[in-house]
Amino acid sequence: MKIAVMGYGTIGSGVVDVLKINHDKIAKAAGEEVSVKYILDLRDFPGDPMEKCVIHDYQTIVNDPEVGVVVETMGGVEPAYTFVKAMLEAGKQVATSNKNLVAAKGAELIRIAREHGVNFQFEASVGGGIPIIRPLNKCLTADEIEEITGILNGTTNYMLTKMTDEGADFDAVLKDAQNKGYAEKDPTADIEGHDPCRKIAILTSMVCGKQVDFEEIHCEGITKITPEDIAYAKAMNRTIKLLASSKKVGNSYSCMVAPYLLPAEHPLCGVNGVFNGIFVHGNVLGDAMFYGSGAGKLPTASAVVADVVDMVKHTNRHIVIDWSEEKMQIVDYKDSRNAFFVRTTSDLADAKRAFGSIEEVPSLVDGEVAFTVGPLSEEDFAAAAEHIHVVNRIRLG
Ligand SMILES: NC(=O)C1=CN([C@@H]2O[C@H](COP(=O)(O)OP(=O)(O)OC[C@H]3O[C@@H](n4cnc5c(N)ncnc54)[C@H](OP(=O)(O)O)[C@@H]3O)[C@@H](O)[C@H]2O)C=CC1
Ligand SMILES: N[C@@H](CC=O)C(=O)O
Repeated sequence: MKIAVMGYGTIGSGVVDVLKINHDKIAKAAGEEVSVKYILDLRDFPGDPMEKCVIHDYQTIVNDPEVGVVVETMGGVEPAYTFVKAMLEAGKQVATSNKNLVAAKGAELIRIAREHGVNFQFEASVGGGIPIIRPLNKCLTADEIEEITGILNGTTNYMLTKMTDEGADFDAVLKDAQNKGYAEKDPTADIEGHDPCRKIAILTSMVCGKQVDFEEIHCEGITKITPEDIAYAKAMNRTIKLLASSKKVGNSYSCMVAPYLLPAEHPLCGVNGVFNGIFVHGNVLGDAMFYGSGAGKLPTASAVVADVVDMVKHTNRHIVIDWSEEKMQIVDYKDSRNAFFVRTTSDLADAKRAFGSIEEVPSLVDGEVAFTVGPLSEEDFAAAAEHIHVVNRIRLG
């Protein structure tokens, strides 16, 4: 099978490397040799062993009947959407690691693939190298999935781990994560939580079979987390983790992305560094955990190449993915209930007047009172918090 790789950056070059490193194993698994015919990129790569494969016009791939599978690792919605759509319409199968594309256009691209008797797969779009899309689509289909809660961003988990364990500076550790190839081209998507937000939207769509729009999910990142917050976390024997969650509520889902203070015994508390952890609860399965490298060149490329192998094995056979374009209206996050840790420069009496019953936490900062409160609804918390000056508040897991 001849394949094309669109986007020769961290993951695209990782795909080429994985196909080389595990050449024989991959050929055996796919039932035939898998080799790269084209690499589409904006740049040339003089001196690169693959330099002769580099092209700049995606139509070269569209018009080459020898190419059966295309990998998209460019990132972003456009022009990835236009290119991928053209490949599917030309009867080529597509594997992507691009969650921006999958979150925005996944349902449509699955339909187009079905209409053309080919496959569109996106295992690497959530959890990097961790298998989670295929398990949801194939192994957990006997269950109603009632909850997915995960650490779904490698960059921010790496940053929070370094900030907690080594007192690393936010900007310096972000630069480090970028140098390691973990972060998005614009790392705002990582640190503001937009990336895990897209990923939980994809997972919720897979679970409910309908389109969940990530723009409707309440999303907070880690930019407001300070060394003082981390010191409080340690004093409380907790760890700060950026969680993305989706919980079934009646016929809908309550979804949120935000930092949480997790107790040591929480299953996601020990997920550190670039690792991701995804907790899944099914109504008959009970609990399951998926754990592994959540970002990075080779782990992510491993997931992309596994999709390629699966699609080579399914040439001329469509793999059903239950995700329609019909919209799923998610629950208003203001109705979800959480307990909170709060730091305030108001005095304890004001905090009690605002919230009623609270539990004081020994203050670590001069002029500050700290306490926990709840569980209460997000709406009630916001209303009470208006009566005091909040320095920061973090939900308790
Ligand atoms: N890095 C990671 O750990 C993971 C990344 N992903 C996802 O995988 C995708 C790729 O990520 P990553 O490899 O890190 O990104 P990179 O920026 O390293 O690679 C993207 C490559 O695509 C090229 N490119 C961009 N636009 C075009 C275009 N119009 N035509 C041809 N080539 C183009 C870029 O060229 P140029 O550099 O010149 O712009 C670059 O070489 C993204 O969607 C990302 O979210 C998913 C899981 C993990
Ligand atoms: N930037 C992302 C890459 C993988 O999806 C992350 O850090 O998780």
